[in-house]
Amino acid sequence: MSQGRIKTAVLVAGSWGTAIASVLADNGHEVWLWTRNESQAAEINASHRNSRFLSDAVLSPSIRSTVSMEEAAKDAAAVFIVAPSSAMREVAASIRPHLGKDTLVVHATKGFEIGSLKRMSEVIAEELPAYDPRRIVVLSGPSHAEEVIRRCPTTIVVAADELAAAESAQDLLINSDFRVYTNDDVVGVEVGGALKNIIALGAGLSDGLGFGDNAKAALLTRGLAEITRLGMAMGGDPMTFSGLAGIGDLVVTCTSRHSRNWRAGSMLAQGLSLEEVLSRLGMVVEGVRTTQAAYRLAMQYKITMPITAELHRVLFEGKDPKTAVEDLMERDRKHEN
Ligand SMILES: NC(=O)C1=CN([C@@H]2O[C@H](COP(=O)(O)OP(=O)(O)OC[C@H]3O[C@@H](n4cnc5c(N)ncnc54)[C@H](O)[C@@H]3O)[C@@H](O)[C@H]2O)C=CC1
Ligand SMILES: O=C(CO)COP(=O)(O)O
Repeated sequence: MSQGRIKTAVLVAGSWGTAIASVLADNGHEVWLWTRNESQAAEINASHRNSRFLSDAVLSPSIRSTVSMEEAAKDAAAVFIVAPSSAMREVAASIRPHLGKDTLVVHATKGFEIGSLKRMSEVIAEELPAYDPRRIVVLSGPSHAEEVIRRCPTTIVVAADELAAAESAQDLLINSDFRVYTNDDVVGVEVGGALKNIIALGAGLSDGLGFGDNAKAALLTRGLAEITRLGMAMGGDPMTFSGLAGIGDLVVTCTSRHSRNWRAGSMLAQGLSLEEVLSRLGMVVEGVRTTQAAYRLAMQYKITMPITAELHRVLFEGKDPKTAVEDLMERDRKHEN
């Protein structure tokens, strides 16, 4: 069922927000792309480019950018929050005064809030107390912005407790290049999308150290096992981890040259410090904070996550990555399942 042309707001104008804005514009919707940066808004409006984040793309002239949250979100029928996890609480709070009663809220952020260890939909629900939390939709799946903006065939999943809300998001986004599935497992979709970034950092490290394809296949497979263990303990459906937000996103992030998490891992393998890597990339690398969050969640839920634990030692405790792999290989022998 089509909703016709509606007003949508996309917050914020990073790589992924800009790609989602483009899908909405392709589908004929009115799109307001909010950013806190005036020169970025001016560039998008004047030359239809977002050169810092998607340097090669020419955007639809129908996308309008603004630094005014009121202009973007007031009377919008759907708001897409695409902020880094570190900014989610602040951005969600800033839409509260402008949110209509029936506005659809969708988020596409992959991570946890580092202090509270909350999932992104939980943070949004806290910041938008008048909004029915069952209608908060999470969008996830294998979808690098650089390919979505070129209209490469892409599949994603949208999940909400209330299936009708997920179907509304599906209806707004789906087109012949962008296939959207629905799901009702919000926990599984959020946890799968967040945790795959840890394994992608590990895959980049492994590739950077020249460990080869066997090692990478092992990381993906045993990585999926630990994602599923924690995801199920948090209440996710095991089937979700075999889907787009699980194995689908794990494969693309561990194998694509577009992945910032994979690139960060491969740069760490060259001997750069974490600070140097993050400053050179200049874009969000969610896997770093997610490693901290998942390390603590694993303790909280009493789940064994050996890859996450080793990556935590490499990122935050100065452990040599080669030694970390040796230690993973020399763990006590185990049954596979
Ligand atoms: N880039 C991609 O292909 C995909 C990214 N994602 C997820 O989308 C989320 C956003 O990532 P990207 O767009 O790639 O990041 P990015 O690094 O390309 O852009 C982040 C944007 O957030 C803005 N920002 C940071 N803190 C802010 C704050 N406090 N208030 C307002 N704006 C703020 C920055 O100025 C920048 O414009 C992440 O959780 C990421 O995992 C999900 C799927 C694909
Ligand atoms: O989530 C993504 C693709 O689905 C983007 O991954 P990176 O943040 O590693 O670029």
